[in-house]
Amino acid sequence: MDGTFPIGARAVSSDVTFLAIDPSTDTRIEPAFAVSSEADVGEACKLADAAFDLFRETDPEVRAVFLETIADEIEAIHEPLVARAIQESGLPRPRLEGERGRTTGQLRLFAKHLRAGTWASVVIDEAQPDRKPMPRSDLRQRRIAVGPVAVFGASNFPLAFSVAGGDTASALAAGCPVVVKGHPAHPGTSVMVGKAIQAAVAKCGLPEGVFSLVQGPANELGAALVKDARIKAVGFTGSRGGGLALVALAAARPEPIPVYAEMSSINPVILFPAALAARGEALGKAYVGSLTMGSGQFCTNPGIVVAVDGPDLDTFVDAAAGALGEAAPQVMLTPGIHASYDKGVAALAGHDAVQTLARGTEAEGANRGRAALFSTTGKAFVADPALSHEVFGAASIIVRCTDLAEVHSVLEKIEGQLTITLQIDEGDHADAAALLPTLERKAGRILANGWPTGVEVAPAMVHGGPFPATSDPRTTSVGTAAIERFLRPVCYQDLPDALLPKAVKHGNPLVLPRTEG
Ligand SMILES: NC(=O)C1=CN([C@@H]2O[C@H](COP(=O)(O)OP(=O)(O)OC[C@H]3O[C@@H](n4cnc5c(N)ncnc54)[C@H](OP(=O)(O)O)[C@@H]3O)[C@@H](O)[C@H]2O)C=CC1
Ligand SMILES: O=C(O)CCC(=O)C(=O)O
Repeated sequence: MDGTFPIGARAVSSDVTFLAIDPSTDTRIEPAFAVSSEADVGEACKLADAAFDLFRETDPEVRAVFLETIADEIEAIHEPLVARAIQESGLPRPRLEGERGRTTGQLRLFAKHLRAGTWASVVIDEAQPDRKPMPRSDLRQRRIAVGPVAVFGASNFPLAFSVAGGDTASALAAGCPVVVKGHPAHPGTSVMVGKAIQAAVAKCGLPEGVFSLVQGPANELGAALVKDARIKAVGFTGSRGGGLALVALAAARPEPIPVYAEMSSINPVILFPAALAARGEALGKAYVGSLTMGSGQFCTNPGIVVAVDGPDLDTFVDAAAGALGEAAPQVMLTPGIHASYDKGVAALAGHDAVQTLARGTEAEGANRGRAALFSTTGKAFVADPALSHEVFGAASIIVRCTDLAEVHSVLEKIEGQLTITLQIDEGDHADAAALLPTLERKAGRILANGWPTGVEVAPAMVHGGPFPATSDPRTTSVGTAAIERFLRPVCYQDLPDALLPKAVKHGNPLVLPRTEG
């Protein structure tokens, strides 16, 4: 691997370089990667803009084959890619092998979605020349790509939410050229995937500006990308501060653009009385499994459990505390993320209204995250918003409530969420039904008798939710519906067939599904 990054068809180098850090040893690792300049950002955006009209009008089949070619190119570098991602993220091999599969599976799912054609939302209202009192025009609607898209790679998913992750796959599927700002925690992984996409662009004979990657350790680079007038939408997964900074930059542009930022979520788990009575111990153990997986570095991590206090909750708490007390420390993604985890845990441990129930085993080695389990009361939780802030990592707080009415008050108090999980048995259905309208207002995904981590990439998935889970609650960043973020409707009124795009021509040459008005 060399240290260049792909801009269009070129491999760009620079005298200014940076090194990745292996978080497991806190040591810098070779090779040195070129730091992209603001001029590189400008060049990437210029090429993306030049590619746009041609790329967006490619037949869906051409883009489907392109996405499949990217998947093939990534599979061809599977072993070195996974090895490098392990080094740069500290994540274990099985997790990264799975993530590689999820990444290529996601690309292929979008290819299938393109072939199905529903994404184009073609609606035809045939002319009614004899309508009284006024004739109706011929109206034809389809959706087109919004323009070049900026994608920010996430630190916690070096493959599935990064260079060829869900944001990139959905934007390319829509027909938007993509400029990725790689996460500085995994530059080697980003460059390897970036070059795989570059190779796929060439193999498919597409314009070079369809894809570029810029990267470097300073956030001015990302800011320059969002401010570039040729960028028309942004996809982001990361911190609340980072996401909000990008939203502010995009809103301050002469031409404001949408930012689809997936940010902070504490993913409440509600234990209902009958379920708690029937299987409190098993639930306690399973909860710790979900909480500590991947050192808790998921935005879907169960950061809060809410239940009515009593002996059944004690059984759950004892089982959870016992399991968590045996949880081995795991390497966290970056020294910064580890430091902010420790700070968040220390703040909870030092809070007057919070009791520390258990800590994972002692951490040895660099950047090891020690799991942490806390409890508080419903009253204290409602009184102090600080108790509901996300601590990114394997830390969670159990909120003991006096009754179901207090459970409801706690849920009313929480901010928007990616997920809310219900642990319910049949005897809980009436109580759960009473809560459902609140839960729908608060979350993008409501699940029963499972755990929120591990998002299925599927057409019905919603990985989104009200602020601060995301900056736009109307969409999802996972699943085929993610393509809708990067499309907009255009209506053609009375255009002669010769001028109509293929998607809405009278003969329907692309064989797209149509709604007839
Ligand atoms: N909820 C979630 O899904 C996740 C939450 N996090 C949270 O984020 C914290 C930090 O992790 P990290 O992944 O680095 O997330 P950040 O939000 O800090 O960074 C993500 C990306 O956005 C860029 N960025 C951040 N702020 C700005 C800005 N003001 N202007 C322009 N670009 C910006 C970063 O660039 P640069 O690094 O160059 O600044 C990076 O490429 C974690 O401790 C955790 O709390 C992290 C991952 C996922
Ligand atoms: O749980 C998952 O699979 C996805 C989590 C996620 O989107 C994230 O952590 O950013």
